[in-house]
Amino acid sequence: MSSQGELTEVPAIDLRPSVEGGEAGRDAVAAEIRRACEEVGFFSVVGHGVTDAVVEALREEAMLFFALPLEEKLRTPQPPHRISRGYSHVGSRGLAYSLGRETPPDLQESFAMGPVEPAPPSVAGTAAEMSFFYPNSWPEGRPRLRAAFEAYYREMDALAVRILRLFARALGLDDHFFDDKVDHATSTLRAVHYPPQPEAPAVGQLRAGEHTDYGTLTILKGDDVPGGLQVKLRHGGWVDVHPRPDAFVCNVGDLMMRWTNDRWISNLHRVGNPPREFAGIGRLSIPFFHNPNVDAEIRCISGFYGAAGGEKYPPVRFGDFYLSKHMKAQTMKKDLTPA
Ligand SMILES: O=C(O)CCC(=O)C(=O)O
Ligand SMILES: [Fe+2]
Repeated sequence: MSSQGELTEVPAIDLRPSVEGGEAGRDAVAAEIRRACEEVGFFSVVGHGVTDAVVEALREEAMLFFALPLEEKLRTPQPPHRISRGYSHVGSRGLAYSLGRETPPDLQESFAMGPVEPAPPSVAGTAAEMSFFYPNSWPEGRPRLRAAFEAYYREMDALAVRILRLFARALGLDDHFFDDKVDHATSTLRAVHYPPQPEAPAVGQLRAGEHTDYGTLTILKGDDVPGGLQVKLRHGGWVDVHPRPDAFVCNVGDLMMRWTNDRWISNLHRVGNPPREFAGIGRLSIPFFHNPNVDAEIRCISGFYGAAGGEKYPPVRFGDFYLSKHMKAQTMKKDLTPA
């Protein structure tokens, strides 16, 4: 990767120097992150310290769950109000709805969970509790599935905090700038299964429609198979992401864009369909969507005011911002019943 010109791929960043290399090591890793976040909004991390066992346990349990008959999976349904918990069947969501597009629904099924800790006192008893700290629901008789999800969630929460400290450094802030905005984080973890496609998809139908992610940061472990993740380059077309097998792909969410007055990009991405010769291959992908505290105030960091001294976006409370965008993504589709 040269220091000249714009990045035309998703760079891999080794986190080890940020742990072992003292201040200079942290500065070097932060500089790599800054470049990736300004130019593509995506990077992958290696040397992150998350063990294969945690990832493998979740992959295995998720695949066992998705292999169950539909009626059984529907016994742990997504709750009312489209909250990210439980099972969502194929055809129940479309990520491009968030951009206002009327596409056919995405060709994916998923199982989602939210925080493992209860709501903090400032949120308990308020309406926000029922959106962001809605209880998780688990299929009966599958204690290993729950254990695998919860262990993975905790690992990702810790990794997100480490990456956010590097984000803070990359933005010229104190390493701990984000700490008190994410200490009661409202993140969600989703295992997404994109089934094989024995029949060709409808026109305009994808595994995951074009969208940006809403939160601070997404950390993703997805199979590198045909019909995988694609990212839009700032001045170009779509590029396939081929992470190293030990890597997690990270991308900046909309909140970082607001925090930086658009200096960092929350980039468009999608999951395409496999070419017909690979249509028999399904894909598993595990995104962890890191979201801050309900009452975190998201406003332009002062060093990023525009030339005229302005903020492009008014300050928002995370809870209000999320509910307005997320609900739009989920409600444009009329018929949500499984076939
Ligand atoms: O499966 C993937 O690689 C990406 C999924 C994604 O972007 C999302 O669910 O927000
Ligand atoms: Fe996404």
